[in-house]
Amino acid sequence: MGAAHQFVAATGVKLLPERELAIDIRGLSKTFSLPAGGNWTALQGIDLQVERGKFLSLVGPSGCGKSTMLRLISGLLSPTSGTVNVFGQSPEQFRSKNRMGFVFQDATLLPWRTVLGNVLFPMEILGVYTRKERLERAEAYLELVRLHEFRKSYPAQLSGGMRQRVSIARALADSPAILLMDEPFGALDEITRQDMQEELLRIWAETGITTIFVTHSLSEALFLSDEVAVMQARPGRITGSVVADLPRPREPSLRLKPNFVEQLMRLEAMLRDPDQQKS
Ligand SMILES: Nc1ncnc2c1ncn2[C@@H]1O[C@H](COP(=O)(O)OP(=O)(O)OP(=O)(O)O)[C@@H](O)[C@H]1O
Repeated sequence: MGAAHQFVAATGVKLLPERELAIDIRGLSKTFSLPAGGNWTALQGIDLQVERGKFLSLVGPSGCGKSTMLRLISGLLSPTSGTVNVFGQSPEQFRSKNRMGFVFQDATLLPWRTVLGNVLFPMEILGVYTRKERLERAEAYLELVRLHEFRKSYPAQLSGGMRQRVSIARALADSPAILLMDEPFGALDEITRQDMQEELLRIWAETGITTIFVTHSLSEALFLSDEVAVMQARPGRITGSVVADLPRPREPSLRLKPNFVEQLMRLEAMLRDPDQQKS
């Protein structure tokens, strides 16, 4: 019996669980063959670890491989070399028994289904839970994103921000272990976008879900995240990261605080000059 187990047996005091890696990426590269001939190295030498319950953002110029990273984590793509582990399993193994939630820039709702029908849809397709449980879950997550009154509305009757909230409820409704978000607020106006960031942080705090968030906005990444990984293109790689030194819960006024602005400037410098020191 190890010392920790002896301590627990003797005192009955439970130790905090060891930090668990939700995502563990080692030496990952991804090469695509080009229709015009030859290969294209989209990602090269990626190492990334994300602990359970953390919020990590990926930022970087267009084409640096942010979406490709999400597709590799989800198992929609396989690495050319290196490994991706999700809670200690390959993404395919993990997804055979667990769920991952996706939210994309476009809410991709079914226009002929109501808000409630859209949130129910993936659970119906996957055949998970009983009919009653599915309904309870869909309703609970619509409460969480504050859209319960709109459950009988159709997507065309909602604003862009509301549609995105439906897609967040849909992604969360069957309790995924990981939430992958690809520029989910990119199409929203600035005020709605900031409201959505605050809403997302509230949901993240309530659900404790490990979240990987892709964005072009450094300020959005910093406001939301525990850590921001900075990528560069040609080939796509991680060139640095900033561990956000900001208190939680994050209040809207944080965006104006000197500490926030200082870290934002550091991120911007890293993006402009990949040789900047890592955090
Ligand atoms: N299926 C594919 N076949 C060939 N090349 C691909 C494929 N998917 C992605 N790529 C290439 O991989 C690179 C990274 O693409 P990716 O979409 O991951 O970038 P990104 O950082 O998400 O870009 P953006 O910020 O513009 O959305 C690009 O050069 C792209 O052309």
